Amino acid sequence: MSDSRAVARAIDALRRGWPIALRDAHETVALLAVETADDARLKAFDVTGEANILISAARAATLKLANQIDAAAPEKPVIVARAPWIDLAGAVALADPALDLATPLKGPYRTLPCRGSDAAGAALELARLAGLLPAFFVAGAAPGIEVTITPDDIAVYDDSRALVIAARARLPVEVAEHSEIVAFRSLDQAGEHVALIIGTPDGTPPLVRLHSECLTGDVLGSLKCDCGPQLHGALDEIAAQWGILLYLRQEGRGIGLINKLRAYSLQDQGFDTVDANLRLGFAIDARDFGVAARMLRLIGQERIRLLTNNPNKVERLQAEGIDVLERVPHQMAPNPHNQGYLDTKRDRTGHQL
Ligand SMILES: Nc1nc2c(ncn2[C@@H]2O[C@H](COP(=O)(O)OP(=O)(O)OP(=O)(O)O)[C@@H](O)[C@H]2O)c(=O)[nH]1
Ligand SMILES: [Zn+2]
Repeated sequence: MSDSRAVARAIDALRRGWPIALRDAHETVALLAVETADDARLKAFDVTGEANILISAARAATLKLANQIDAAAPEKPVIVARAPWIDLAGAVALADPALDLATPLKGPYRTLPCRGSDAAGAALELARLAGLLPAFFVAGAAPGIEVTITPDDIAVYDDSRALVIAARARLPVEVAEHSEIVAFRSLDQAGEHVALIIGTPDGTPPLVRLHSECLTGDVLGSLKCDCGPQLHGALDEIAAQWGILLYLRQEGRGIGLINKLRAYSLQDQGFDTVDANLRLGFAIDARDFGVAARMLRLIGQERIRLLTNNPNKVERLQAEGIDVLERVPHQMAPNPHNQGYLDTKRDRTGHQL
């Protein structure tokens, strides 16, 4: 039986800087998130100063620590052995790329075999769900732990089928007076996804846009990305026929607002959007498009035309059982601030631009 309540409590604990335990088939390990640790919490967690540090494969590759142990499994998370000189600041430097360029990393580091790679991967996934840097102090046991979870709990939590329509109402909007908003509640996740059904369904397959939340672009008019113009362009284009805009609360391609802003700060140092995510230790795109498929199913529209430049979105929706009849391009005019971002999408993430 998976326990989503325990996962919710674990996310809460990690954000508050409290330790949790993760139990897999082989062992139970205690975890403390590096980002929310402070000296007192670390000392309470790790009295002897021997807790090791778990980081993701992507972060380890950035630090040139990958493959020291297991060249055959480059995706495996990496455990960095604690040395007496690795204090909290040293662990933060391992976890957080913000200062990579400003302060050369100390070293040498020694990596250890990561036995339960399922558990380690699950721990890093939990960090993403909590919106934290994917890095933990790891110990065999620690005092004061109130939550124990398993990798299965986390896998099921992130892929929750428990999505319901919570409310729907008429919502006249600028582009179409006849529109309806549908709000979804996931029993497991805090973000409330919404669908805006624009215009009147006429039996033809709807034009659909999956829009991922971008506070900076959608609300503040950021010029760094194309999200704002894409959002408003999609509303206009859908309103010219009829269709659905899914507004998905997957900020920063699923890594959360704070981690996205960390990625922006790395971009200020010259890294592109892909390398910034990898340096932070995340996947290039951590979004879950399964939830979009379930939303479409709940509103009874499983044959769609999709407004996107991203063939990966088409593939991932098809894999979730949605029939994508056509990909409709959705290109916006570039500006001097987002030209590089768009070039990177074309060159590195397969966008058709
Ligand atoms: N991590 C990260 N997320 C970003 C960055 N810039 C924009 N985003 C997020 O990216 C999401 C929008 O995705 P895009 O890659 O623009 O577009 P797409 O959805 O993959 O493809 P299209 O359908 O063609 O627009 C939003 O959640 C933004 O918050 C960035 O530099 N780093
Ligand atoms: Zn954006």
